[in-house]
Amino acid sequence: MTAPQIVVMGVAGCGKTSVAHAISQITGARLGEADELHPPSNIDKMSRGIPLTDDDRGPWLEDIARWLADGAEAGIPGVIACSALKRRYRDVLRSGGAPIFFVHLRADRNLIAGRMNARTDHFMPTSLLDSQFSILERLRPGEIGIELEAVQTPADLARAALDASGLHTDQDRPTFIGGPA
Ligand SMILES: Nc1ncnc2c1ncn2[C@@H]1O[C@H](COP(=O)(O)OP(=O)(O)OP(=O)(O)O)[C@@H](O)[C@H]1O
Ligand SMILES: O=C(O)[C@H](O)[C@@H](O)[C@H](O)[C@H](O)CO
Repeated sequence: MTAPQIVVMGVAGCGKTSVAHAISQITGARLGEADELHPPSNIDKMSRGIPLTDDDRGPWLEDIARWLADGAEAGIPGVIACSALKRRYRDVLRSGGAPIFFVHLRADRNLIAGRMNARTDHFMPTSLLDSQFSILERLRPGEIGIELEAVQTPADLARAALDASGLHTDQDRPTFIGGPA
């Protein structure tokens, strides 16, 4: 059985982790955090206020594609928070063969900057936000997913994402049923 996978995407601080966590809470899906798959050199670079390059992101994206494909093949539904800023990055994620539904959280730059400035426990400096927006490519026709304005609560955004995905949860059995596989 191929299990559906959700990637919650968008620029730093848009709420990916919060919404992915809420989707996992609702569905019981395996929760992933792409920031934990970055090599230390990438975290170090971002911590010093230097944007990652395509080359920096290459092996990291391959690892995330494997995480998604492994879950799909093992029949384990999953949801992972991953910036996935460019179309070609999403192509790498899809290349593992997992059926992926992307949830792009969009919000005004100032709203996100405010949220980033308010958190004190994260490596990512707000100074990198403009570089994130500058390379961001929205989902294009043919890419399976949805854009959501990231202004509701994470729980409401999670429910909206699940409604849009066609993935449902069985109240008695908290796993995905149905979906775009
Ligand atoms: N829908 C929301 N409404 C209000 N605050 C939110 C919402 N989503 C996230 N936040 C807050 O904004 C901050 C950033 O959220 P979060 O860490 O989930 O974003 P992220 O996209 O995963 O960030 P990063 O990519 O930098 O790890 C956190 O302090 C979080 O509590
Ligand atoms: O592709 C990237 O530049 C990175 O994944 C960043 O987006 C951060 O890791 C993340 O958003 C944490 O703030």
